Amino acid sequence: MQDSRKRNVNKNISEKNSVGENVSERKNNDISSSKNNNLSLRVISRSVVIFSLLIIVYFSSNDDKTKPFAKQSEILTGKGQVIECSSDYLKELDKYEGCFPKQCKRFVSDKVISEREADELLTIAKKGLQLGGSSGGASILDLHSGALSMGEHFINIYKIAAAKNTFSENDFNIYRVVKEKVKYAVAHHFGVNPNKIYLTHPTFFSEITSKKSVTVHDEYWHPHVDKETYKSFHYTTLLYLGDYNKDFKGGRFVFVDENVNKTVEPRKARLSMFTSGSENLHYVEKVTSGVRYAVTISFTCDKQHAIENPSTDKYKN
Ligand SMILES: O=C(O)CCC(=O)C(=O)O
Ligand SMILES: [Fe+2]
Repeated sequence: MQDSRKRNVNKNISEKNSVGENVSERKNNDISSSKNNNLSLRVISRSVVIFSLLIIVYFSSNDDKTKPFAKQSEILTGKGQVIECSSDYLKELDKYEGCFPKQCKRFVSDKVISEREADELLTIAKKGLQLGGSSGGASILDLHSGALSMGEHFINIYKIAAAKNTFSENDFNIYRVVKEKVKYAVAHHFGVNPNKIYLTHPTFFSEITSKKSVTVHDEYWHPHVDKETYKSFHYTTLLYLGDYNKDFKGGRFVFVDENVNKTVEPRKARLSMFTSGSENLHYVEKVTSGVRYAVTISFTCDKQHAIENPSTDKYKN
């Protein structure tokens, strides 16, 4: 009897012990699982930090190669960057008195042309361009020569019956006023005599879409020097008629520089001007959606390459 009670007591003790062991085992398990949880939290949070750092490094290293010079979101009274003139450019300009720039540079201003003037020019551009259209992504309209992209070629807008009297005297007046303002801005900012710079060929409207290119005329994205592409150019100006990232995506203008390229984001009525030598190598990024409108207005120091203002006389011959 006593023996069996002893056995029961022992049994109880050993059960109690095993319960105690279970509790401490569970405690140990809990501690080690919370340790595991802490460890995996730490691993996750460290991975997130490392991943974020990698993203920041990636994007800032991209920024190192291309920096915005003129952002669409800012309204610039005037922003310039002086650069060393290329020797070929200087040598050529030597023979034109009063046309030598004080400094070679690029200069962007949103205050030379009003938004209203830009809108009026846009209406004129669309009126003409809708009568043609390149089969690739880039179309032009030159109001001086009448050249309008049509399929893979050009037609003379002043010579086709369907386009007769498309442009009014008022249209040509607006065009002339804008051109004069741009000419005086160039003269002022480059320190040259306004009577010694002349509008030159080609001066034209451009319309760029994301359509695939068909001919070389559609390939606007190659880096080039205007002085080499268009021999008579000495001062290039670009007037933008629409907004980057609103009217179209892609299509930023890029100055190709030694270390860091500089972008000009088109903005309605934004005027960009620069000396046309190899100090201002540039290209336009591909337009990925929407339609980009601009006017290339060019000036020469060589009177022999001057062009006339267009007028309704163009319809007379
Ligand atoms: O439209 C632009 O922003 C630049 C065009 C250009 O480079 C050119 O017409 O030579
Ligand atoms: Fe160009």
